[in-house]
Amino acid sequence: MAIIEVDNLVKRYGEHTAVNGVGFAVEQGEIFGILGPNGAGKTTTVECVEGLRTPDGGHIRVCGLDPQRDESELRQVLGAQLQESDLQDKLQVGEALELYSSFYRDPADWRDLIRMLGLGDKLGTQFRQLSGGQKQRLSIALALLGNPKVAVLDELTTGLDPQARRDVWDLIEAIRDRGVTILLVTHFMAEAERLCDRLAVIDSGRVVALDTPAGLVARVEERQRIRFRPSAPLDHAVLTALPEVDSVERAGSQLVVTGTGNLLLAVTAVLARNQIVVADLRAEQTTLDDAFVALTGRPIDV
Ligand SMILES: Nc1ncnc2c1ncn2[C@@H]1O[C@H](COP(=O)(O)OP(=O)(O)OP(=O)(O)O)[C@@H](O)[C@H]1O
Repeated sequence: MAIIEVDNLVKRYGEHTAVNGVGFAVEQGEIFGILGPNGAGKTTTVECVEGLRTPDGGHIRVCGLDPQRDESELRQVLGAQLQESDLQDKLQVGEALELYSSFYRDPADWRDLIRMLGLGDKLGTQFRQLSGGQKQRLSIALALLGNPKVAVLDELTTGLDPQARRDVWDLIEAIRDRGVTILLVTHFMAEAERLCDRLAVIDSGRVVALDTPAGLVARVEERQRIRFRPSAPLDHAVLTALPEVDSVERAGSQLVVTGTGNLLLAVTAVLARNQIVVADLRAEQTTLDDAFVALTGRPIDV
């Protein structure tokens, strides 16, 4: 049975429909990603799941609870990250954990949690003195204090350096391994690819695809990309005239050709006919980035 069910969710801000019929179901034990560009409606969607916003339409259940009707019960099963502004600068890590533990009927052992999160030696440190990565880890600890069945984590590696980001990823996997189902909002492809069992790709308030990362890539896999350096200037029309070629782009001294079918053979044959020698020829694999572009028509970071 799904632990989170979202069906035909609609949320408007005035005239603007931020979420327009979003639906997905998260199975117990999954890391389920919500991926999409800025303004796609990801945060609004998860805030409705957390009961922080009132939907204008649709149906949500978390562990069988209605986030609007069963708000206090929901707090006991769903862990949400606090915003930075929710924590006072001068509050010490240990004090914050003690305070927030008191809100739960059956809190986790926060000393155990904080050791797992690598903040065991920071109990006396004020919130404002923590690094970005340490603040993120504390906010994850606070989300897990109530021993939740579901944790909602929103853009939690934004602003972290690559090493801190990888540490947080390891941590999320460890949390999943403890049996917590995770709803993860992200706009990082690498994060989605590494962590998520399944993903809903959201664009302009709608789910445009829902699949495993590999499944999303497979949808566009027939699209290929080759990259090479031609020995002489080349009229792109020579390549775009080929039925196998979809696009030709220049990247410095290289050309990047995307297309379908036997692209490599078609391109190398036409180059040979034009007495052009190619260097540094590479055929590249489809990535989740390519899948995103194919699904939404634009790169995620635009
Ligand atoms: N409180 C609000 N009042 C009015 N409009 C809002 C409000 N919150 C969000 N919006 C708008 O709704 C749309 C969706 O916002 P939302 O924050 O859900 O997107 P997002 O996918 O999480 O984006 P980001 O990655 O930038 O956080 C955006 O156009 C945003 O400007």
